[in-house]
Amino acid sequence: MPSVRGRRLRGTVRPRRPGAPDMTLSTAEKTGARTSEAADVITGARERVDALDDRIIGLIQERMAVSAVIQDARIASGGRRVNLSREMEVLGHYSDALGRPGTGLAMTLLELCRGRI
Ligand SMILES: C=C(O[C@@H]1C=C(C(=O)O)C=C[C@H]1O)C(=O)O
Repeated sequence: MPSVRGRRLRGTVRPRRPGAPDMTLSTAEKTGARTSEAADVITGARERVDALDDRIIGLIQERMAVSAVIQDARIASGGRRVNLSREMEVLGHYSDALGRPGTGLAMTLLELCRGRI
């Protein structure tokens, strides 16, 4: 079993111990659907959600890298890492598009990009 310091690596599956109950979830249990048609819709749409999440995470990582370029240039010039007036613009952009939860999302993005303040 591949492991690092006793922790199993992501994506590895421990074989079931002989005699242990099979806890495999049925499709109905996994999706919460009450019909096979609904289960098919949910399973397909979840694949799209997972693919979108992968793209969103990639975009966030790209945003972090671009934000770091800006911060590094400002710090190298003698300025500060954080620019609150710009952060207000970013917060406004997200709240205009997504409402109050957009503000929380923008605050999380800013923390990912410039750390906690
Ligand atoms: C990237 C910048 O630096 C910091 C990071 C920001 C961001 O990630 O959006 C916004 C303002 C600054 O606190 C910037 O000034 O544009």
